[in-house]
Amino acid sequence: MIFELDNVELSFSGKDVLYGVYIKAETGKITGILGSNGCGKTSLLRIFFGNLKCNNKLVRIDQKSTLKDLYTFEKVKFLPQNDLLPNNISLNRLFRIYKVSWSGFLSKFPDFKNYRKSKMSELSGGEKRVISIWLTLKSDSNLILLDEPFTHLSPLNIEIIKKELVLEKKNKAIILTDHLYRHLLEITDDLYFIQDGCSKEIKDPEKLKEIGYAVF
Ligand SMILES: Nc1ncnc2c1ncn2[C@@H]1O[C@H](COP(=O)(O)OP(=O)(O)OP(=O)(O)O)[C@@H](O)[C@H]1O
Repeated sequence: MIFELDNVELSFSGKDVLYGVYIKAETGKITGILGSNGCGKTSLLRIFFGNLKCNNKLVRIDQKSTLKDLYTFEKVKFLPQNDLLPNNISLNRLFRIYKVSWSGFLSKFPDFKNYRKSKMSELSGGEKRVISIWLTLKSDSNLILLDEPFTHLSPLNIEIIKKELVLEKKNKAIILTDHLYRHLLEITDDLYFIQDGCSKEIKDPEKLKEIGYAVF
């Protein structure tokens, strides 16, 4: 499937934030979005998902325009920067709700073996993030949008999640943004940079140095 977001116009209190954005995501690919703090990456993901209203946008699925917000499609998932899951619910129940295998999770994260009956409130910030990412990634979806999935994860856990992202892209379109850009560059197939309200496709990561975003 191909998901496109085009003609985005977003302003807050008269200040233009986004006004020339085009982003494409497709099954089999990981699409990365980079940009400085405050350039509009989170807003862009939320506009794509449909839970942030903007002045204008065009969403196409497989070349057909849709006026429906993507969040109304069961098979589109969004991982926000802040907590996704309620605190008072056990991991066992969450995995059942998301229809995700607990044993599959344990095979990658054996340290969670005693946590099945634990509630989200009993986990550390990083552990909560691992659960939220895993459930988003492994749920039955056509498109997933991930806002800073690597932030708060330990280096080893980042490596595990990167491998799973590469596996999952076979069946899903994946869009992610993260300031840990080296990890992002390693796994993305397509890359966009947001600057001055517009998106630019980056074919050569060296460009990120020229633009003044990254230091290699
Ligand atoms: N609810 C809001 N009201 C007013 N301004 C907002 C609101 N949300 C975001 N902004 C502004 O819009 C701009 C884009 O914010 P956004 O969170 O999308 O940036 P970002 O690229 O994700 O930033 P970061 O990398 O720091 O997370 C910022 O200048 C921010 O101050």
